[in-house]
Amino acid sequence: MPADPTPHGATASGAGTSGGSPQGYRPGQEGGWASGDTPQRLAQIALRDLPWEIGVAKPDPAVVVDGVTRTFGGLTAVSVDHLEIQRGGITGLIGPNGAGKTTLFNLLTGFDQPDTGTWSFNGKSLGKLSPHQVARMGVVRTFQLTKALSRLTVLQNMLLGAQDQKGESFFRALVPGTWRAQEKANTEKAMDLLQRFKLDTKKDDFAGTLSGGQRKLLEMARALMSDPQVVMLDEPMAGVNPALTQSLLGHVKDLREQGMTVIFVEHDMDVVRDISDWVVVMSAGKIIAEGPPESISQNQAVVDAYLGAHHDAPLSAEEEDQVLAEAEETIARQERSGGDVLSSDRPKNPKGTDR
Ligand SMILES: Nc1ncnc2c1ncn2[C@@H]1O[C@H](COP(=O)(O)OP(=O)(O)OP(=O)(O)O)[C@@H](O)[C@H]1O
Repeated sequence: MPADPTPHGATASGAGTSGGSPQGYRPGQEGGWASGDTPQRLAQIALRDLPWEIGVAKPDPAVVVDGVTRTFGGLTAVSVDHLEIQRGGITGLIGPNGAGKTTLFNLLTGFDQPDTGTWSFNGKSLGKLSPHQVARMGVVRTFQLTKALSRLTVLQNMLLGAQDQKGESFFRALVPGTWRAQEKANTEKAMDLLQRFKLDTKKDDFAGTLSGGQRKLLEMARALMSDPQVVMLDEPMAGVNPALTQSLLGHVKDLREQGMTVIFVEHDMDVVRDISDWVVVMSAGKIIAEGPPESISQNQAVVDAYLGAHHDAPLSAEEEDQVLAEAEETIARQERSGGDVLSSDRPKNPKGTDR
C-alpha cells in the first residue's frame, strides 16, 4: 500500500457520491477544476484525489462490479469483491499472466457468465446479457488475438461492427429501401473511421493481409462503429510494431477526449504509465491494488506479485518447456472446441508478463 493512502489530503468520504461532480475540489482552488475543464480533465482530477484503496468508490462510476466470481473446475479465475470504473477516464488493468484480466473482460461483456455476482453500466445490470446486447447498451470490447475476419475485406469487417443493421432482419430485407439508406450511412461512417485510423486506402484489402498492428487498428475502429460509451481494449499494443504503437496510443487517448470510458489490459508498464488515469492490479483472480499510475510501483503487493518478477530475464529451459506444454494444451483445447476458443486460452508466459 502507498505510504500516504490519501494523497493530496483527500478523504474517502468524498468518494462514492455519484452525480458527475468530482469531490474535494472547488473551482478556483489550487489544482482544482476550472470552468473550462473538459469532462475528461474533471475525471482525471477526481481520480487523482481518491485514496489508493481496493474497491474505492469513484465520484461518477460508469461500471460497477460486485461480488463477481468465475471458477474453471477447481481454479478461481476471477473473484472481485467491488470495483468501480470512473466515467470518462482511462483505467489500466494489469497483472501477471493468468491473473484473470481477460476472464473479467469476458464476464463484463457477456462473452462468459460468472458463478456469482452482479455488474452494471450506468446503473443498469448487464448480467445475463449476450455480447450483442451488452454492445447495444454501449459497452464494447476488443480481443487480445484480433477477431478480424481474414476473408472479409477491411470495409466488410467494419460494417459487421455496426449496430441495428436493418439489412440483417428478414422482414426488413424484403423492403430494401429501408436498409439501403442505412447501409449507405454505415458505409460512410465506416469510411470516416477508416480514414481516422489511416486504413481507408486498404478498405478493399482482405483483413488477412493486414499487419498485426493494422489488425489492432481495424479492431479498434470496428468497435467504434456501434458508438460505444465504454470501450474495453484487451492488450491493444501486443504484437504492434513500434511505428504503430504511438499511433495506437494516440487513438486510445482520443477515445477519452471524445468522452468515452476506456478500460484496457496491458503488460507494458511504459504504456500503462503514459495513458492511464487509474490503474487496477489483479493477481490470482483478485484485485490487489488500485491507484493512479505513480502509486503502483510503490505498492509492495504489486511489486511482489508482478513488477518485481524477473520477467525481463530470458526463459530458462524449464520455463521454455512450460510454455511449450501450455501451447500444446491450448492447441488441444482448440481442437476439442472446434477452434472457437476465447483469447484467454492462449499460452502463458512464465515470466509473468508478455514484455
Ligand atoms: N476457458 C477456460 N477454461 C479453463 N481455464 C480457463 C479458461 N479461461 C481462462 N482460464 C484460466 O483462468 C485463469 C485466468 O485466465 P485469464 O486469461 O483471464 O488471465 P489473464 O490475466 O488475462 O492472463 P493473460 O495476461 O495471460 O492474458 C488462468 O489460470 C486460465 O488458465
